[in-house]
Amino acid sequence: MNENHPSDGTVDVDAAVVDTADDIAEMRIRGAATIADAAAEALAIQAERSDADSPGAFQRQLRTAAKTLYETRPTAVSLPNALRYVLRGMEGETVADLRETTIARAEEFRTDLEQAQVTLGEIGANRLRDGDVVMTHCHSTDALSCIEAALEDGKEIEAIVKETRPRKQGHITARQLREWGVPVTLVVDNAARRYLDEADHVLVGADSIAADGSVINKIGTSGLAVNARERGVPVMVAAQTIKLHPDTMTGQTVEIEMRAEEEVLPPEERADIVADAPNDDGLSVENPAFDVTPPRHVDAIVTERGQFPPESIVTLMRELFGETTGEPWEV
Ligand SMILES: O=P(O)(O)OC[C@H]1O[C@H](OP(=O)(O)O)[C@H](O)[C@@H]1O
Repeated sequence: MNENHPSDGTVDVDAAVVDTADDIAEMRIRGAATIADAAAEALAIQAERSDADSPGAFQRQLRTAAKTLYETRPTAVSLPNALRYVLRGMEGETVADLRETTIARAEEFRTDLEQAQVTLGEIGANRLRDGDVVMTHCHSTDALSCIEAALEDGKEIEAIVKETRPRKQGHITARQLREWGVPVTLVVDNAARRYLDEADHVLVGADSIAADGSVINKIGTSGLAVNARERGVPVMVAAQTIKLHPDTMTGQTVEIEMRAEEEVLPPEERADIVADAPNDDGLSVENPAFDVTPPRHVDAIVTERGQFPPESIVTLMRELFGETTGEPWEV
């Protein structure tokens, strides 16, 4: 039997679930779609390895596993959407049936997620013309899918890649684009406005999309979008429907994750600033991971269901989610 870890003091979850939760929290697994995929995989592993001796015990284990995964990072709604989707497929009167349906549902989710990204890319590629220059922010697999599809269509695309402090995820984007042979100009975030004059599009992903069409994405997206609007550069958001945040239909706001000071200011650099007073607590650092771009600064949200003006995204949300909200383990 596999090693188990008590998650809430009463129900054990598999070590693989705890590992995945740690990887998400520490951003070894990151990016909204990748997080959703890993969470679904972890639930399947939990189902596969469960030692539950009754249907009730199995369901409690799966719900505890979902809660463990949910409590890692708060902003990307793809995580609770994935957990809810998988748990809704957990059906049957016996442990064997529950196991089988949960694993099948997780596999279906992961296949659909991959296909949605491909379809989204094909739709997004229609916005990109041969010879266009795209400015990117952070690293988004949904955004890159649009560029990949444009390249497959035979279009030549160039990219201006923002570094994206503090974690420099722009480097991941640059690496992927260079693998595809795309000419890349890497710039620090502060240079973005200067280089917008050379861009035909701003192309970003999303961690969550609110019902009013606001886009919650990596910190710096909103400033980029404001500058792009001022320069007349269209802003395109590539976001699978798994990024639509159902709770915002009933007025909830999206929690913005605040991350550790050390990502911005390593201890040795802090020591330099407060060299004369090592115990100085008058220096504080804020490190929000995301910001909110209002719909008026976004031209199009591209999903696998088509392209939407941000103000109309709520119609798609109602169709996909109805009015259902609540915690993913309370399915
Ligand atoms: O789902 P895909 O398009 O890959 O990524 C969507 C978004 O997830 C990332 O968040 P983080 O790096 O996990 O904080 C970035 O903000 C990126 O735009």
